Amino acid sequence: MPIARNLSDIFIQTLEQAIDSVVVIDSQNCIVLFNAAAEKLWGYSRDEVIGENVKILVPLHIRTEHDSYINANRTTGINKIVGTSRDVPIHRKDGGCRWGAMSISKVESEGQILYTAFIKDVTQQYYEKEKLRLLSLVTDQTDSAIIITDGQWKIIYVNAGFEKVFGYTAKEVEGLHPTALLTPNLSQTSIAKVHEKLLNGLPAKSEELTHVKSGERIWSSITVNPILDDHNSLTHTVSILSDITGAKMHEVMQHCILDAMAREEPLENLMEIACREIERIAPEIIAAVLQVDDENKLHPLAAPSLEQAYKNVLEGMPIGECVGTSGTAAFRGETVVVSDIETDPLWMDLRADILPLGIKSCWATPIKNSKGLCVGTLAFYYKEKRQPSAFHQRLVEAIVPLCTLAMEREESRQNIRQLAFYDSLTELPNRSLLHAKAEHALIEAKRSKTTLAVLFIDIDRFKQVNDSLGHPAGDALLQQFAERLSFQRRQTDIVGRLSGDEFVVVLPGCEVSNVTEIIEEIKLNISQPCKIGGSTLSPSASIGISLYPQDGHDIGSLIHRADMAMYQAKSTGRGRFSFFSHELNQLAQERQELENALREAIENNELKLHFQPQISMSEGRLYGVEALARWEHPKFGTVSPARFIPLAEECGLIGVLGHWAIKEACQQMAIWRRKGINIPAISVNLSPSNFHNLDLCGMITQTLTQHNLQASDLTLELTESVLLDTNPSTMKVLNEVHAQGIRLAMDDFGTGYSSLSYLRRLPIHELKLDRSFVLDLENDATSRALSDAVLRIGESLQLKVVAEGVEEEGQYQILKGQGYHVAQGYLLSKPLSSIDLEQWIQNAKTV
Ligand SMILES: Nc1nc2c(ncn2[C@@H]2O[C@@H]3COP(=O)(O)O[C@H]4[C@@H](O)[C@H](n5cnc6c(=O)[nH]c(N)nc65)O[C@@H]4COP(=O)(O)O[C@H]3[C@H]2O)c(=O)[nH]1
Repeated sequence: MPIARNLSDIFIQTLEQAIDSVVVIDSQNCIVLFNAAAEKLWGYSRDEVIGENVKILVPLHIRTEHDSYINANRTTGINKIVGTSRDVPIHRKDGGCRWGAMSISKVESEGQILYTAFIKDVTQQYYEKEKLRLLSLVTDQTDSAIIITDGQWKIIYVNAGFEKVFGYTAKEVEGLHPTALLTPNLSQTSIAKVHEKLLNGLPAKSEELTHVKSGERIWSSITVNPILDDHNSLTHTVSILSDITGAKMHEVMQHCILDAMAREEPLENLMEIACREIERIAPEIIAAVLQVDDENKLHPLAAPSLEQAYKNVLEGMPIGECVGTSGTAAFRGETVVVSDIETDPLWMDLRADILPLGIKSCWATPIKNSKGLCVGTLAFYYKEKRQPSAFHQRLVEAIVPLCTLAMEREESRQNIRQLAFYDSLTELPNRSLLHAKAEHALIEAKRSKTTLAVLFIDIDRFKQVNDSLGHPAGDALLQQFAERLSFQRRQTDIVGRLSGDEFVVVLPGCEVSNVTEIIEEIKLNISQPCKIGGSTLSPSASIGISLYPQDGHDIGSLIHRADMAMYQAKSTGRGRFSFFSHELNQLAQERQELENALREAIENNELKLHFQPQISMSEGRLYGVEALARWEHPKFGTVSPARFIPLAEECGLIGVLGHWAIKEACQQMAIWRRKGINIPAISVNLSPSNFHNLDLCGMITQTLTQHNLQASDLTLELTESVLLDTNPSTMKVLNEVHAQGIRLAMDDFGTGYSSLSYLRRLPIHELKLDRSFVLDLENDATSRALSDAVLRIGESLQLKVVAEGVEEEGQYQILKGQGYHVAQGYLLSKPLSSIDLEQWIQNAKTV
């Protein structure tokens, strides 16, 4: 067909010279015009294509679409050029492929319809677009956000993940700077540092709190990779951002809270750290942690941004329905959201307190312990009417378990503290805590140059209460006593239980002048009658006082000296107090030295027994000997038993000493028996506490057997004080000893308890008249009457009566005249060593 037979020459010329390729086809799809640009694009000469079907230039499917498009357009009206542009593949004659953006126009001229296709070579753009399309195919597979910027940091591409995570469409962000969009709070210095890295071809990695379109924040892990050209100039950046909010929230919160826990910070501090961290991450939140106590009352633990006045309102408020958001959440044990405090009935009672603070909504989550009990709430207050966001929910998810952990840890710490530092019976600080607190008070006294008083308090006759009324009564007395001791004490005073019935009170700032007044007050408090174990008791205590600075500069010495003063007080009677003095200290040191020496003497068998003969007055023959302990010390010289026996009792050596005396006496008796020296019996002194030992009888019988002695060879001397001893073992042991046939003598009769009724109860064989009665026998009728009475008592109970301390012949005669059975005293002989006694016996025989 001739070229453009129906077109005007100008039109044809224009098409021919067009920069873009032009292909004109007729209604039979035959090519009627093929310009120079088209020749270049397809590689065909116009001669090769003119008159050919257009399908040789474009693939079939394109042409079909093309045709349908043309058909569609045919209906839209003649003489109107309606066009569109689409990318089509250009199959070149040489087999190559290029891409053209093709638009088609329909022209109707003189009854003939022609179609003109304008094709722009877009091969390069097409491949670039295609590359991005393929890139999208890959990048859209991931949930991470991917951003590509040009060399000027402007966004040219974002993937579907970006749209999903940050909520912006690609169009919305094109040309924007990612930092300004996502991390508006990032400092210019930080941005500059990142840019510097990238410009140097290095990737930049960070974790940032990023903003999404809705205004929410999420934590993103960001990796930015630079793309450099051949000249090392930055052409693009590729950033990958992943939402790490959950993990990061846990990490950040755990980091700050666990760190603080490791520093042993108190619970209040931990919770304050948590609240501050929440408010740093989400400044729209006012965070608070409230504790729920055992009585279901609220206590604000931490709420750094909440007005104190409102915290005061919450303090001690019982939880319940309609007690704000926290009170209700704790009561229900479930999360409560109030998006409008003004109208919500849960805030009915507290509304007036919170609205003036500008708080309009609140969200509270219960904090439950491992047993499922609500121990607190985490509350988020907002200054606008709103619901918590997903970000806030994630914050709560991260923090609540940490709050639980911190609260449970606090509870166990409290328990451990209670167990480790408090006496479980009285709930007072125990020895260690008492020392620590007292130490602290002393440091403070030193710093402020003030005084301090230490009171060492020991309950009088506590042991008796314990023994006679039983341990539960003893415990009740200790509890009552501790309570009374703490009553009306100042905040700074320290009251603690040292051990048993010993208590210490430390009075910081207390002068000598007012300590007596305080002691009188304490004495009055503790002496009030109380019902314990069915009995009414009026407790009393002995109190020793030491003062800082005069009596010591360390707490150990002050307590020790107060203890010494207490002993001093106790020795003067019940309910007394005594100040520490240096003379007392001197005595105590000597006592300590003596105690050490006695311990050594017993261990090294340095004690000796001397023996004092007892004479049967009617027959004049030896009745027996009393074994008396003797101690000769290189430094202290001869130490009287009157001194070392009470010492042995106080320092717990009396058991060993009694044991030693029995063994020694039996051994000596055995020696005498072997030597044929006739000593009918030996008596050994025992202290009341020796009878606490349930093995005593067994030990004695074993010793007797070991030395081939009879039970009747041994007499045990006990004093009347044994009657004051309420230890349940005492009677048992006495009866056991008696049952074995071992004789018991009541020593120093008439000086102590002197209740005759006990004589019936005790299995006594012998009474020993105290020498104080013997002393004045010759000059004093009363003494004579008393010695006579004692003898009658003894005889009426069928007991042998021994007169002690007979020094004078006159005394001897009076006693003999009264009918006394046995005499013992210097008149007959002083206590003698075993050898001297043998000699004495020998001499007595010969006299
Ligand atoms: N002025 C004077 N004194 C006389 C006379 N005749 C004896 N004495 C002393 O009177 C004390 C009698 O012993 P005691 O009443 O059992 O009193 C004893 C006894 O209770 C206790 N004692 C002595 N040895 C032991 C022992 O091995 N164990 C225990 N538990 N106590 C002992 O120590 C106390 C004192 O013992 P000693 O100093 O040996 O004193 C002895 C003895 O030396 C006298 O005519 N005139």
